[in-house]
Amino acid sequence: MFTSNSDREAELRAFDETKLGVKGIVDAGISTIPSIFINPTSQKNNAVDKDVRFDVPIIDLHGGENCIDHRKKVVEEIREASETWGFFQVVNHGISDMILEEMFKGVRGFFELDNDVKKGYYSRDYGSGKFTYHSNADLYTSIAANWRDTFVCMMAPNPPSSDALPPPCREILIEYSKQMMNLGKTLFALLSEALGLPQSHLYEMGCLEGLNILGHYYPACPQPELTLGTSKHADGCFLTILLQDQIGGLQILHQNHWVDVPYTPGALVINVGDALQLITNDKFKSVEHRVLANYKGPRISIGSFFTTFYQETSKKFGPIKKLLSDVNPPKYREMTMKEYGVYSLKKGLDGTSTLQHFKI
Ligand SMILES: O=C(O)CCC(=O)C(=O)O
Ligand SMILES: [Fe+2]
Repeated sequence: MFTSNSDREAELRAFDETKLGVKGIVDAGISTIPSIFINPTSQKNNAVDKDVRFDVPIIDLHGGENCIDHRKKVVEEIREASETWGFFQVVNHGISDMILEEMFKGVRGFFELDNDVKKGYYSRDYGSGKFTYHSNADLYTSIAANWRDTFVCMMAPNPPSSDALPPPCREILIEYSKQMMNLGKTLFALLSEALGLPQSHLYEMGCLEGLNILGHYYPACPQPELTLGTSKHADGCFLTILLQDQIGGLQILHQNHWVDVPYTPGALVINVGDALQLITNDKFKSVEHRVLANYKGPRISIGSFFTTFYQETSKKFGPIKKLLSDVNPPKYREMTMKEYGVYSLKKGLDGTSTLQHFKI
């Protein structure tokens, strides 16, 4: 371990300055992980309890659009899952396997670009909305660095021009974003109904205005039990749609147990974010989750986060008035998404709740 904070700071800086992320360390050939990645909350100390069996719900969206009885069933399943789990998987969501495959290929293609080209995209200025890549957004604020590299790109409301996107994922990122927007509209309509509100309610509030896409690349790790791919956190957005590959490793904290979200071919993982928990006044749950590191890799995942533009300061979000009553008074103060983002980044992935900061 480190002898002093300044040693740690120097190691973090040296790692950052390579601009080659975790993949760069692995490519250099290592058999033990650098100490900046050693995480006291790693799997070693927080394993899955094999005696407890929970299954994250899988919801079949097929036909939900046209058949009234099926739609009612889907709305009910989504309500139940959002209240008790905060997570569910969807199948028959209308996005073809070919698009999902192309997206994996495009993300992998970016991270496996020549080092000199890839370095050109490296930046710690991820609030700009441009396509940028880094290893860990909170490298200097977290207790330990995560074993992964990530790109981030704000694809709505103001997507970058196509030539600002890297060639390996240029076309697919644009196509995938369109598909995410369509699926997002379907999901927010179902979620609105599940809250007993008109179908267009969450859309009209602006929950789908911004789409931020993160591509994650988790290299194979020689000591996976000592670190994490992604530390425990809850998402800040309204809703996340996640595509994960067959390596798996995503776990959610359910009733105080770490539960696997297993890879399900063709499925997308949906989860409630902090902003949706806030506007539903705790009816829907934003649940903490993490990703384990693995001897196998690379693992690829793609997160699509529905939010507002980063710099959005004019729109305030608070608990939806129609959901409140004498027995259900507001539990949160109003906030802007920028306020949330700034506080969350300053705090880092330290295992504590960002949402708590906005409680009345
Ligand atoms: O890679 C994953 O499976 C999840 C990543 C994640 O939780 C996130 O990007 O917020
Ligand atoms: Fe997440």
